[in-house]
Amino acid sequence: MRSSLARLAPAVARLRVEGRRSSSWQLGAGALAGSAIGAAALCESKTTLGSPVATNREVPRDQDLRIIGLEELRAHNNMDDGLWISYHGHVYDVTHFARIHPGGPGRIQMAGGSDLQKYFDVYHVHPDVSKFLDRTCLLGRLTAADAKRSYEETIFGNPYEDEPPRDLQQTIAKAPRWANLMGPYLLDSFRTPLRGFYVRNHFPVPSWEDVENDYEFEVSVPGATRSFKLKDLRALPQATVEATLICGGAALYPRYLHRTENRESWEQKEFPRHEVNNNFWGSHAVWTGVKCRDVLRLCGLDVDALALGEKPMPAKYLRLTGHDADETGASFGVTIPLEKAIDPFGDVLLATTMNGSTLPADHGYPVRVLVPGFAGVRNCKWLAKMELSDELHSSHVDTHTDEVIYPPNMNFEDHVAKASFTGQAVKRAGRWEGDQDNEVFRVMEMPVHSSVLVPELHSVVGKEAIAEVLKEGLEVKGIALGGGGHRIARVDVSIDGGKSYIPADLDDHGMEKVHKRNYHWSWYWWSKKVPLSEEMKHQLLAGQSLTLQVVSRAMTEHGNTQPSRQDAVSLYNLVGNICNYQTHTPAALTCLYMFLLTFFHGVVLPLCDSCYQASNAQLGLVGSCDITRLATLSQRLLASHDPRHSIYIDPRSTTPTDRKS
Ligand code: HEM
Repeated sequence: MRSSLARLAPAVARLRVEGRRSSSWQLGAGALAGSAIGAAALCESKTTLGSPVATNREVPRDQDLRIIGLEELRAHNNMDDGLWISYHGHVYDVTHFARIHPGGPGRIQMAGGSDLQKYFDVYHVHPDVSKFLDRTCLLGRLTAADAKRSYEETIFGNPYEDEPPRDLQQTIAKAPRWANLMGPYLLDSFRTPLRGFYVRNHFPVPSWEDVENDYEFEVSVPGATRSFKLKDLRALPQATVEATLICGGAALYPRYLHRTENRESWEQKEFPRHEVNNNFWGSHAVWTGVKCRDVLRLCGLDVDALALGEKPMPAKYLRLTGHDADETGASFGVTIPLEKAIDPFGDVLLATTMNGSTLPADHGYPVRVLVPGFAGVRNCKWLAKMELSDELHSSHVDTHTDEVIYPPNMNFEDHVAKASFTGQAVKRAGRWEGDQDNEVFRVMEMPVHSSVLVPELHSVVGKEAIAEVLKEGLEVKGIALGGGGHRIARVDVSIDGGKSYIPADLDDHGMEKVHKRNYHWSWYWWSKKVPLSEEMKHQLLAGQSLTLQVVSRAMTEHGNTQPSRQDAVSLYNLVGNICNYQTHTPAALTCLYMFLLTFFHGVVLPLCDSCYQASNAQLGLVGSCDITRLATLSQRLLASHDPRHSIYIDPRSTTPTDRKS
């Protein structure tokens, strides 16, 4: 296999993490001193640092901060002595945060004693995290000269230099690759064109010089281990499954909402994240490959007797490992319930094609496990290994704490502060071991979900189109997915922020005929022209502008539905994964002519949300989507959009042929 690890191997002194090759990219001060790290070491370590993280404290002024020397910073490069980092001249103790870092503890440990910005230059998933760090773990500051040295002397290469060529999508992050099509363009074709299919990678994409000979994966069942090459898969019966894949964080906007102390509402704290338009992190394809149960049967597992309950299950889970690995050498790995893998109707495939073409590199070429109805992350790409186990996978991806159901008293402060709440704590049988009184379950199937794709977030309907909206209503469109194979019975839409709803028209593109009961893997499209209320019409006719809040709410055939924003408090996790509550999409109706706004101020929409919000802050404006703000945002701000962390590719600049190809 060609991997970034292998390619960069000769360059550097190696770290050892749990017997694995580690950190080929880092030579900085932190790397040389902080070598004895790893997830296991992390969890067993007893930090000598006193108090846990304080999340809401006052941030001291710079002149009141203790000056910390570079040597002292560099000495704190491990979990025992404390894990410190410098960032924008400040020094932070991230010992506690490392345990719950969504990118994994190993990666932060690599940065121990050195400067964070060097890593963020590579990992575009991070916006500016200063506010969050200032409030949670600020220790002191470096002198200006030391801050410069700390940055310059931290050396970290780029493991993502040889990623496959890509285009067309809205790129949220280049490394690891996170990208998708702009919301409305998802509705161009029921099966998403491969070039537009959403990508949510965790590590660099692996590749093979000679895939026929070099690529293989291993399957372990009790008493037998067997290797498969591509030709072995081709010799088995091929199956076809029509399925939508959806990311655990499908509704990226708004995520990172944290349970507040009084638990009555959700509040957006400064936890770092990229906000994007009302995109849906999901796409649809027809997949072919070999049924996972057929491969397990070939290895000796009596899948039919197990599925019928005639024999006891030999294990709870099927662990899936990918050929991709992070820069500490840790592989990607997830688990799925064994009963799903052997379910004759579960449709778990070892997929080799999408929409009739070979899997693209970004989607797991040459073999990816398709687990319909489950969160995208469970659909392991670049399959390396399948094994039966009673334990979750030991990888960070499987044990991290963002796809679990927490006790009702869990909140952001506890999550960030409590050392016992580590990803490793959820490893046994998917239960939470950190809290004696409560159990925490790992979510595998997606809950019911819907997204508004038209109108786009913050879009503006100008005077040119108002007459039609007054007559016909506002056109609202989107998608819905039952999750876990459940059929959608209804999607309700609202344009007044959820005060009143009407049912939308559903379109499943004939999938109803394909699917069996409770095996509805495909998304539904829905649309409606929602009439304006008399009050809204009156306002518009009086020449005033209106800001509407467009909301959708899907319901499955079981009556399960999406919670309101207030009720979403029952679903907490740090990054808002699996949060399926009804999101609000602001859209403005104005009696001003769009072409005049365009002429005088430059069209600013669409703009990626992180920069949009930055512009907002810059202008000191509040509220979303009012005409004053639209008019004030200018071409200058569009030009200041930061392409380094969030590259906006305007889909309008591509031809319709491009989009559909
Ligand atoms: C204290 C410093 C750090 C903070 C506050 C931080 C914060 C975060 C957050 C909030 C995310 C989730 C992003 C999202 O889901 O939108 C994330 C993901 C990630 N972080 Fe960090 N991070 C830090 C340090 C680092 C370092 C030093 C590295 C690498 C050497 C790193 C690598 C990553 C990666 C690769 C991901 C994506 C993981 C995935 O694929 O899900 N982070 N980080």
